[in-house]
Amino acid sequence: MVKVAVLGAAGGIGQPLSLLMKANPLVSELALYDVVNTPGVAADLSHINTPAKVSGHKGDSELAAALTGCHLVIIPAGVPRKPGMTRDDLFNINAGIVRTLATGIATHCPKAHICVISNPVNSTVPIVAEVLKKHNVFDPRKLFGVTSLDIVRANTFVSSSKGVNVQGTEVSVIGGHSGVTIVPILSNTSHSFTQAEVEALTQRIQYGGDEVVKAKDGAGSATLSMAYAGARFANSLLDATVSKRSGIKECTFVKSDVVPGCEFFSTVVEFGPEGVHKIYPVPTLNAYEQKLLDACIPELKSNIQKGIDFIKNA
Ligand SMILES: NC(=O)c1ccc[n+]([C@@H]2O[C@H](COP(=O)([O-])OP(=O)(O)OC[C@H]3O[C@@H](n4cnc5c(N)ncnc54)[C@H](O)[C@@H]3O)[C@@H](O)[C@H]2O)c1
Ligand SMILES: O=C(O)C[C@H](O)C(=O)O
Repeated sequence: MVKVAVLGAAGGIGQPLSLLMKANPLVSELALYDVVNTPGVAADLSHINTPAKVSGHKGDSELAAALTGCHLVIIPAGVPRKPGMTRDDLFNINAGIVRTLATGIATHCPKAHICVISNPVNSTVPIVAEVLKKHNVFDPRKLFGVTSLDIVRANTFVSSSKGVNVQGTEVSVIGGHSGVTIVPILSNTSHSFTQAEVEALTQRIQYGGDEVVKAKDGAGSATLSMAYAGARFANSLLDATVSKRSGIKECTFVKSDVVPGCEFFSTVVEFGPEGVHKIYPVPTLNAYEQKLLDACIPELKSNIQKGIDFIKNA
C-alpha cells in the first residue's frame, strides 16, 4: 500500500499536483486535505481510471485520517505572494500553517517522507525539522524542500536561449529557494555562454517566480509549473523508495553539511530506499558562481535561523 497525502490539495498548486499524483500508478491511496473544498476535488479526481483510491478530508478534525498510514506527504498549503511581496513576507501566515501540519505528521505518520512546497521554503523546511525533533521523530533522510521549479525553469530558459532540445538539458541549481539564495550552476552544463548570457540567465532563474507573480497581477504565483515540478520530484522519490530504483538524483533542499554554517542546503541528492542516500558537494564553481554563492550564504543562514527560532522560541 502506497498512500500519498497532499496538504493544501484544493489550492492553485494542490489541485493540479493531486491530478498528477493520481496519474502515478505507484500510488494506491491519495488523501486530499485542505481547510476548504476537498470533497469536490476528491470526487472529481476519483473518477479517473488509475489505481489510486482518492479520499477528501476537510478541516482540522480530518487531518489525522488524511495522514495515517502515509508513505509520502506533500505540502503546498499556505498563502502565495502578490506583486511587491517577497517570499519572506509570507512567513507570518505560512509558518503557523506549516507548524500545524508538521505536528500532524509527527503524530500520525512520523515515518513518512515529507516534501515541503509552502513558502518561504528556506524557513518552512527548518520549521518542519524542529517540530519533528520536538516529537523525537526527525529523520533527515526524509525531509525535502522542493526547489525543483528552479531546475525546471533553468532547463527551459537555458535550452531556449541556446536553441537546443530541452529534454537533454539538466541544470543544477543549488542553495535555497528565493532570490539571491538561488544559485544556478551554468558552468556545469555542456553549453558555452558569454558573460552577458550567464548574467541574464542567472537573473531570470533567480527571479522567475516574480515573472509569474507579476503576470498573474494579484491572482497568485506559479501553480501549474509548480505542480509539474512537484510531481517530477515526488515521482522521483516514489521511484526510489517504492520501486527501489537506484541512482535517481534531484536537486533538493535538505539537512546538509556541504556548506559550513548552513544547516540546510540544496545540492544534487541521490535517493535510496529510505530517502536521501547521498548528498553531493557544491560542484566546482567559476569566479562568478563563487560570488553568487557568497551572496547566498548569509541570506540563507538568516532564513534558516528564522524558521528554527519560530519553533524553539515558541
Ligand atoms: N516551492 C516552490 O517552488 C513554490 C512554487 C510556487 C508556490 N509555492 C508556495 O506554495 C504555497 C501555495 O501556493 P498556491 O498558489 O497553491 O496557493 P493557493 O492559495 O492557491 O492554495 C493554498 C491552499 O492552501 C490551503 N490552506 C490554507 N491553510 C491551510 C491549512 N491550515 N491546512 C491545509 N491547507 C491550508 C488553502 O485553503 C488553499 O487551498 C504558497 O506558499 C506559495 O508561495 C512554492
Ligand atoms: O514566486 C513565488 O512566490 C512562488 C514560487 O516560489 C516560485 O518560485 O514561483
